[in-house]
Amino acid sequence: MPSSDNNNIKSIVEFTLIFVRSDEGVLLGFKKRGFGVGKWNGFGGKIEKGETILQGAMRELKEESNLTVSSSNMIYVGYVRYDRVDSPQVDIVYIFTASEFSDSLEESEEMAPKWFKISEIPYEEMWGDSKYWLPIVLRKKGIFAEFLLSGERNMVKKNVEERDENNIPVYGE
Ligand SMILES: COc1nc(N)nc2c1ncn2[C@H]1C[C@H](O)[C@@H](COP(=O)(O)OP(=O)(O)OP(=O)(O)O)O1
Repeated sequence: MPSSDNNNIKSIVEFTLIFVRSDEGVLLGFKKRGFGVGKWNGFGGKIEKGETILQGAMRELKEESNLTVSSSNMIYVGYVRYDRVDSPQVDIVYIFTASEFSDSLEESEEMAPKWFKISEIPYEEMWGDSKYWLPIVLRKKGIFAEFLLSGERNMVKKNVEERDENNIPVYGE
């Protein structure tokens, strides 16, 4: 996408996002505050200084849902890149899935968790981009997606690629 040309003059902020699976479906959280308030999404947040992407993903899941996933049960499936025409920031969101977890599910001050059957995922109450790539992830495929956004709602461009397990994208490569 042409927006990639701006990469060198934009700051990059890295996030994680995990979709936990079980016999009940997929676990989503209703964002109670901050960025994305009022929307359903997976669990995640900014990667903090000094931690790896994996550590960040595990920490955010624990903080937001109380669930624990061991590092060996974390499955990295790719990333989504968000550029905004009206912002000097590009967000990179690393996507994980997991189907083995421990500890009891708890609501946090940031997220109210709920299991959804795959056929009942509330895409219209999620970020508008999710419907383009989350179904691919839930089919256990890898993902590379990039979106050029204008403001919070308007999608100017999109590029969504399903990837095989031997071609999972790694940011920066
Ligand atoms: C349109 O953009 C986005 N779409 C989707 N589907 N998900 C997004 C988008 N932008 C960000 N996300 C994900 C990435 C993170 O998992 C969360 C946002 O994390 P948050 O801003 O809450 O990060 P924290 O570190 O938890 O924030 P605090 O500083 O408030 O704790 O959404």
